[in-house]
Amino acid sequence: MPYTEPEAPHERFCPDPPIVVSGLVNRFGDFTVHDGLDLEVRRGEIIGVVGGSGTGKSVLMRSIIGLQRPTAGDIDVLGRRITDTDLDQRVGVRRRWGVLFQGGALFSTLTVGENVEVPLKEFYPEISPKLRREIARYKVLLSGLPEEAVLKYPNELSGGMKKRAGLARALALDPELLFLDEPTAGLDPIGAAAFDRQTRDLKETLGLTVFLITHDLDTLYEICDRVAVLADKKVIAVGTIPELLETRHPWIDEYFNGPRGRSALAARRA
Ligand SMILES: Nc1ncnc2c1ncn2[C@@H]1O[C@H](COP(=O)(O)OP(=O)(O)OP(=O)(O)O)[C@@H](O)[C@H]1O
Repeated sequence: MPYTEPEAPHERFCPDPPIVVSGLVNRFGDFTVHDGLDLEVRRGEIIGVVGGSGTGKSVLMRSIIGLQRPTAGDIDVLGRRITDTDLDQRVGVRRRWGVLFQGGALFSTLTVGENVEVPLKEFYPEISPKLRREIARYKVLLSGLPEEAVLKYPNELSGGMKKRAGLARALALDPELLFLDEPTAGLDPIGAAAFDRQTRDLKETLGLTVFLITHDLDTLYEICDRVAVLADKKVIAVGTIPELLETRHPWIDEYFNGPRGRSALAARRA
């Protein structure tokens, strides 16, 4: 029999595209954040989501993971219509994604290991405490933290370590989708570059699809397969950076060709 490549870990289950957002509208009172926003995320990619402050990147992420009920529109995640299902029905799909919120959002009274155990307890209560501890320890190592971090409390960690602890918790349930909200914000350039490498390595080894909100141009150049640009209450363009530059949209031009964009590109070339 001819040799065939084994499937990537989640390929059998993860539809392509795993995230489809159609006609999304989000309003808070009179204020409209999204008005007919469309976006498709491809399986296995890292998609960077950019846009000016307040353009609704976090609201978009919260809508996709079901924390924000949209005013209108449809969102399908891993083949399930999130916008039509209630919280209980979403349990099955919720355990197939992991989220790193801005700032890590760790429980301050729990150790790093215990933080990672939280989703395991919630979604797999049948797992024994011993196995749960072991899984948490493994996820902490996978996130790039040293073993001793398992027993540390969040206030004993640096900003970069907190992010990694949040990453370990996001990986707790072996997700197919990983959502990262500004993961390198507040990190020094070396820490940010290391976090980027970790994200790319995890994507490749675990077959993840990554939805990554960022203002970090280096991250966009280094690890994102495509970039989606939010402006005018919509995704105005999505593609590789060279494709985006061809759109000649003034905000995109300013963003990538402004002083910071040029220096990120120069660093990449160097
Ligand atoms: N629950 C809410 N109630 C009222 N307004 C909200 C709510 N959540 C978000 N907003 C508003 O929606 C807009 C978009 O917010 P969001 O946090 O998604 O922006 P963002 O693009 O992620 O910004 P930044 O890059 O600064 O983090 C903001 O004006 C914000 O004040």
